[in-house]
Amino acid sequence: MLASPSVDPARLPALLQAMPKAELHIHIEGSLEPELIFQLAERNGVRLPYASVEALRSAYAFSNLQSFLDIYYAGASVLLTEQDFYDMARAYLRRAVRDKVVRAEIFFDPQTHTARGVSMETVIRGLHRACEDAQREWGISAALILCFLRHLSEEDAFATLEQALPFQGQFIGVGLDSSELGHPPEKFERVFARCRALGLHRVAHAGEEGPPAYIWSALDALQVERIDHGVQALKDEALVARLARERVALTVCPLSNQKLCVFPDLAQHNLRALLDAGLCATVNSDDPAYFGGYINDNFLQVFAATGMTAAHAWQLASNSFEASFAPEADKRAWMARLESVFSDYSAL
Ligand code: HPA
Ligand SMILES: [Zn+2]
Repeated sequence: MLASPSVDPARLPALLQAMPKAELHIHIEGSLEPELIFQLAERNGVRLPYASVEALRSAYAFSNLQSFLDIYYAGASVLLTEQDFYDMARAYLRRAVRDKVVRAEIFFDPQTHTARGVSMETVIRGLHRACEDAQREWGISAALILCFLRHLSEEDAFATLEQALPFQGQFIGVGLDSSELGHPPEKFERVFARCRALGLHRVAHAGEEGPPAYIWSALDALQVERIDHGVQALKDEALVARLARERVALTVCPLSNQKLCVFPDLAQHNLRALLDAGLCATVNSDDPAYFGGYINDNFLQVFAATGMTAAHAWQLASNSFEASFAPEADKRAWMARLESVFSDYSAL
């Protein structure tokens, strides 16, 4: 295995774009581009509080997570029919294929839609059909993860889970997202225990803006298999040791962290330090339509800003396969493709 490939640094950007990778932290509602928001608003007769695509895009200036979430939920209000959910997911998957994503584990926020009277069936059927068609037409493996909104109650999460159970074969796990501060993971301990009993995979956003204590409780109270973001882990040595020992993956999103002011700029992002500490970190886009880039933009920009190397690229791609919930046989096939791309780019 090419653990430490030697690649001409001038070829690193092309390699980052060409290498196969898994995307494990993408909110499908965050892939809704302003152009599609306006198209769907027109199709559905929804009035938007913005005059144009440009006016909407110019409102994308955020100071923290909550300032983003307010506009993100407003954008999602144009989604009404199964076809809307299908079109949104198909657009993301088409774009992901271009970035050499071979596996996408896609978050969706059903409560954002059911609260507006859209049925769970409409949401899941549209998204799942897009995943199936993308797999058949483009060869990308795609699966859905249902996220509970943590600013709502655990009772609401239980009701959401009940509504989703008739479609259990169409999503592989559950997550926890939305406003982190003031909504610690343990608020959802019982509903995650039920999900575990149902055989669902479990992930949670923790340590994006919140403290390391939230990462501990995601692990202990929710028994999650991955931490979404988790960049605050480096503040706690014992936590880093545990994450490294247990190979708990962190789904890191550099452009998101920059746009939501988690780090003052990309040069100060701690991705490289997370890898150097032996953590199973990965690179992802989070909400690409809002944060200025899809997964390859995240790779290109964070590598340029922090001076990471081809060895880091190899580690990040291989971590993404290791951390995915895909069948082991698929992971082996993607690792073989990774090796072959790296040998094409390696200096002779
Ligand atoms: O980065 C995020 N954090 C929390 N909730 C979210 N919902 C979409 N993106 C995010
Ligand atoms: Zn996220």
